[in-house]
Amino acid sequence: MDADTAAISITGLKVLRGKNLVLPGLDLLVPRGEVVGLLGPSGCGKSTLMRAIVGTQIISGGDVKVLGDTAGSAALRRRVGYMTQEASIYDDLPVTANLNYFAKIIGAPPAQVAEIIERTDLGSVARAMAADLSGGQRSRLSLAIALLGSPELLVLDEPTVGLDPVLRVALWELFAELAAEGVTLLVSSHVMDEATRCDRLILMREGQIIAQETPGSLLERTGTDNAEDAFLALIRGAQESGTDTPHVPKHRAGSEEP
Ligand SMILES: Nc1ncnc2c1ncn2[C@@H]1O[C@H](COP(=O)(O)OP(=O)(O)OP(=O)(O)O)[C@@H](O)[C@H]1O
Repeated sequence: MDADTAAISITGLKVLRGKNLVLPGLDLLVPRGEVVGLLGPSGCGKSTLMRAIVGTQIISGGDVKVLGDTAGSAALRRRVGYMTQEASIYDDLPVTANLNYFAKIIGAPPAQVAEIIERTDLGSVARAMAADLSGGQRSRLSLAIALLGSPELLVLDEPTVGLDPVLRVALWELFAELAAEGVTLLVSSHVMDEATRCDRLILMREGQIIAQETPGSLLERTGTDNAEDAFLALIRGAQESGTDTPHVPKHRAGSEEP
């Protein structure tokens, strides 16, 4: 896998927000067609990294390539779907009208709206005003909007937050289904137990990537049985060896690609 065939290829990414150097020089290679979990504590830089990938973040240095093009370029507009933490929907429109509106803007086929409503389990509230939806329904509407136009890369910022366990499982099943169809999903979460649902994990801490590998490899390498303990083991290991941030080989994810 190289920068042209990868879903996301980042070298030396630096991002300054206010006076904070939030990402001090990050490298990342994400293969296509997988569910990739971006995990790490609140404030470690997950949303900032996602914004850089979709091209809405001003960067101070480095190179961010998405599906072979520079992040944010016009050619990527329809190929990348982005779901932000704050639902970007019109409260004064019903669910179907929200989707029809966004479908028109991005040029998605109108028939796709009904299919996506079904897929995101919004059928029972299709005629409800967005303002009257529950938190979980709002986030599913946001996801539905991101799915319009069948993007090849979906960047989803904490899509499962506030969902009950049944809905969370249903959503992870949908992500796996989409990946089986060839879509790449980058899904952030600060809930470590969602790690086992991913094909690949990116663990972040303080703007640095401290691990990029499959869940199985992470647990085996750290001798733990869950992602939270693995995360703590990596940090403890780094502190004991005197390197504050654990060293991971550059582009480790790529080296595991068959
Ligand atoms: N506009 C801003 N100005 C200055 N600092 C900012 C700004 N926005 C975010 N930050 C800082 O950047 C860091 C990374 O924030 P970011 O939102 O990327 O983290 P996160 O990992 O997504 O957190 P969460 O899981 O809580 O969403 C945080 O320390 C935050 O305080």
